[in-house]
Amino acid sequence: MFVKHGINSGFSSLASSAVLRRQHFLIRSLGGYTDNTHQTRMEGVKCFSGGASLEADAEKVLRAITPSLDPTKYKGQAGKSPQAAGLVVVSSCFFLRIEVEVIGGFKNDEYGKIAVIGGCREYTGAPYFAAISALKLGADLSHVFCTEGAAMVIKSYSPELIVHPIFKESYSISDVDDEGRRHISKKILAEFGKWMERFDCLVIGPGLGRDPFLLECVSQIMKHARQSNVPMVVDADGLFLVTNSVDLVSGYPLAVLTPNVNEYKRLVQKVLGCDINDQDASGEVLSLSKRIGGVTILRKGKSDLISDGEIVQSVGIYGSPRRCGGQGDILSGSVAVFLSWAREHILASDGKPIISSKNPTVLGCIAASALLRKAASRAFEHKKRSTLTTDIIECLGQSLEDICPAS
Ligand SMILES: NC(=O)C1=CN([C@@H]2O[C@H](COP(=O)(O)OP(=O)(O)OC[C@H]3O[C@@H](n4cnc5c(N)ncnc54)[C@H](O)[C@@H]3O)[C@@H](O)[C@H]2O)[C@@H](O)CC1
Ligand SMILES: Nc1ncnc2c1ncn2[C@@H]1O[C@H](COP(=O)(O)OP(=O)(O)OP(=O)(O)O)[C@@H](O)[C@H]1O
Ligand SMILES: [Mg+2]
Repeated sequence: MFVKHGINSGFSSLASSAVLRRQHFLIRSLGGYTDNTHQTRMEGVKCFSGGASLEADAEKVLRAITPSLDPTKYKGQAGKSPQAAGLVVVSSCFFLRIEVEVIGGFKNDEYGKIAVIGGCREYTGAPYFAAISALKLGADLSHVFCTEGAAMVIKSYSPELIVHPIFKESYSISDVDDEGRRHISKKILAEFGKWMERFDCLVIGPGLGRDPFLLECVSQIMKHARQSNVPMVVDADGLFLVTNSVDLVSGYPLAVLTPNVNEYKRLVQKVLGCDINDQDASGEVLSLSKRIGGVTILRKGKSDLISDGEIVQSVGIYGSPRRCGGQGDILSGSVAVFLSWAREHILASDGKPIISSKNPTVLGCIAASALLRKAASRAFEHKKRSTLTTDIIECLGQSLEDICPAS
């Protein structure tokens, strides 16, 4: 039920270890593992699920999920806990029936790889911000899948990023008939499919644009990512797509939506069929998440509100009064990293929850929101009115260092 393997011409070569890894992630999300190793670290983490305060103890979440740097790890393993080799693996997991089998180590298993799907003729900054933020926080590899026209520009911003010019927009195929378009679309899916299983999380939307042909290709990618249980953070134009096709994410527990004020308004109108109600902001975000089948929603604003349909958390740490464009992009790249790390730390050792939310997506959102705000505050201290997104990105590392020293 939860472990579906995508069988499709372009997506048939699934590495078995990667599939198993995603099974583990889902199973952990459901509280299916038995593992005490991280319990101590998580002991102090309390996320209030109700009552007077919704404010998350974000620093404790950050400390709990940020992995220590380990000289024995190799590239692509950022975030993998050393004891993960020789795991007790829970397979065939349904809500009420869990079978346990022991499998050997996962030598080929890899963590710390993020892919951003975005970047078009108009926007090249947004995917860069998301991808470079992921690297600055600790991801080992950060890929960008964008249009052919955007690729060279994005590459020129940074040699650190791996950039794939796979997408086409309608204007560049205006003389191609329907059959030709189907062929192009299939090729794009096959190209992405070669990589997809390697990613720990996708970030879908920063600077993607709204071209119908491109968005149709991205819909197909999302369907396949979902079949392969790849987590996804949907932002910006990805939210435009999802608002018009809610089924793409509905009921998928590994999806996170990160709407800004406009994107949230459109989502509420479409899904709840009403205008936003700021008198009951937390109730509303909870209902919205529930209605979309428990996807995690991070509503950005003066305070960020996070819900997975079960609990609501807020992060209101002081950030910056500068509202320069691109801060949401930093956030989406950061959520991808923290979400990937959090999956290693969502454990229920004795049947009792260690934290109110065992959901890695919620923890990832709390951590990312807090860290972005701290970095924004630090950047503003130095740059005041001239603070730009690139200044905030430069402060990500030190902000994390203040909370989780590297040594
Ligand atoms: N440097 C870049 O390449 C950037 C590109 N971006 C991309 O730009 C595209 C559109 O994103 P937007 O965030 O503008 O989309 P929105 O749907 O939020 O905004 C659309 C319009 O609403 C306005 N608006 C935005 N925030 C508002 C607010 N709080 N109150 C009232 N009006 C508001 C904007 O100025 C814009 O005219 C996305 O692909 C996004 O990723 C942004 O991420 C910013 C940085
Ligand atoms: N009024 C505010 N006060 C303080 N922080 C805010 C405020 N609004 C947004 N933020 C912070 O900025 C981050 C980005 O939110 P924002 O609404 O700017 O996203 P966005 O519009 O998607 O950005 P982008 O320009 O990258 O698309 C949020 O996570 C939030 O923490
Ligand atoms: Mg945005």
